[in-house]
Amino acid sequence: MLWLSQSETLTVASSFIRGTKLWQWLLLAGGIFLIWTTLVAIYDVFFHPLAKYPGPRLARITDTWAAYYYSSGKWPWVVERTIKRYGDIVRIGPNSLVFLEPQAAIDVHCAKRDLKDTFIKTPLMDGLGDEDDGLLWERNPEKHRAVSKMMSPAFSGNSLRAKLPTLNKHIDLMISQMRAHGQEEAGLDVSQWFTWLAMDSAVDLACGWELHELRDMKSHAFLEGMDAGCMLAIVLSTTKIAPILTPVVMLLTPWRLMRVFPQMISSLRAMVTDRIERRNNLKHPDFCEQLLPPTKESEMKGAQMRHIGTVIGQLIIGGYDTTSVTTYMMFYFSLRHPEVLEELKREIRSNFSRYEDLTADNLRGLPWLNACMQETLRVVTVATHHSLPRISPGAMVNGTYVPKGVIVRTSLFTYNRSDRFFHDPASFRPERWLSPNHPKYDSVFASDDHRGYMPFIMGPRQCPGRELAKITFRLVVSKLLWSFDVEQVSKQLEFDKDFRVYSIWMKPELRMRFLPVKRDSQHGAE
Ligand code: HEM
Repeated sequence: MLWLSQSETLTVASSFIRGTKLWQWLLLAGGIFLIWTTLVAIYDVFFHPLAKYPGPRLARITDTWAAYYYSSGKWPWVVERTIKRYGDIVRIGPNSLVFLEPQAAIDVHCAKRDLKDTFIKTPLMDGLGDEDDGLLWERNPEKHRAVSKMMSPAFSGNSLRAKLPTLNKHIDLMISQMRAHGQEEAGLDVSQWFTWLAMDSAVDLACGWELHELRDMKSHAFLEGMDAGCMLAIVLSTTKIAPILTPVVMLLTPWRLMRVFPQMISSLRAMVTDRIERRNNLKHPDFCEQLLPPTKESEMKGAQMRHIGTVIGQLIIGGYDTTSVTTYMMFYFSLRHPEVLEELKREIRSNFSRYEDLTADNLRGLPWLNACMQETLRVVTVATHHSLPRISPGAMVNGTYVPKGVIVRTSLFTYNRSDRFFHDPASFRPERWLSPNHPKYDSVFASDDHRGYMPFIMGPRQCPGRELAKITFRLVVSKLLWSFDVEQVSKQLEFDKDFRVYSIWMKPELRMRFLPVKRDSQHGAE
């Protein structure tokens, strides 16, 4: 009889274990790993529900393809190249698809009647908040809806109007600093100045703190911490996309980021605590007002404080990079197209003879200024460059059924730059956004397909700061061009070659001179 008793089996097993050398164990583990990965790869290529979709070979069997490019700073361009090569629906990970058609973006992002049909966010950012997902990173649709509803009055027309003096205070300070320092030969690096403006005003509008970067003409430690947080977001996302890369990514991550980020979280907590203590003694309205419960600070729980801190941090992150990049990119493109800049100056200066008249209300209707903003948001896809990954609830996307759990992306970057949807997409042509009664209207753009043009996306995750962002853009650009003639003094940059984007855009040095416009004294601030 071949059967062994229990004690005999144990004896055989233990003598096998004792008799096996370390190298034999390693060989065995390697063999099992190889067989396992081969089986998984065969399944991914031939039997996976996404097997029918084309895509890069490596991407079909491993997420390291996506993780590598995601962390390379060139992700939007890589996705664009991949779509051009493989078609409108591409498999860019074993369980991940990217779509080009605008209808896909509409299907994925629009509000659903039933919350369970929502395409929820992926957990890429889990772990970045202060033990709370706040608003931007909240994945649970019900919790998200509650926070979003609570915050929405802070972005109403009246509420924004009340915040305008604070915003203008920072813009005016930048203008006066540029008047004092912007005429020198070396010019000023606007990548820095626009970031200081955006960060100073974002923090002040969020919770009434003054960083004074514009006044002191140097970056505050808080800005360094925010930038570190944005870089850590990429590190974290990369390890979530492909956990196998974690050791390599951790080794390559500069320790400075790990040090600076927690310091920024502590500063954020301090700001919130200070703001709560000042609740009856505010200098101006801010976003924090909307988040504070009626309870006294001493009665507020730690979780409540952390939630407020996270949402405040997200309002700052959501606002500072996006608005500074939009203004920076508008100048970057229009300096390359002097006719665009000339028309902007003409429109602003001919409509306003006094600086004080450059107000949010008066600027709203300037067609060329608005067209420049829309065109900047088209060519750059400021905040949607990561292709907005979402998890399918099991639903139709552009007429194709996408099984539950599949990660769906919509590449608005590729869409915005595709000649299928836009005439002459590579050029910066604000004309495309004008109405037919404008003298600069050009009918060659009449067939542009705007369905997928959604710089602030749409649906429940639509950007709550969009009106503030537009107001800021109009005020900054018009106040600058009303006050100065500008010229670029740094080297020419190529958008596709010199720009990179991680979770925020890296803005290369762009030095400009600001030469005050001469006016006779009864006209305006000069
Ligand atoms: C040109 C400027 C801006 C652009 C292009 C922009 C774009 C976007 C986009 C595309 C999203 C959706 C992101 C996603 O779902 O993954 C978003 C969300 C968000 N934005 Fe903006 N944004 C801008 C300015 C601002 C400003 C000024 C603020 C704050 C005052 C802000 C706060 C937020 C917040 C809190 C969210 C998360 C909303 C949610 O998940 O419900 N944004 N933004």
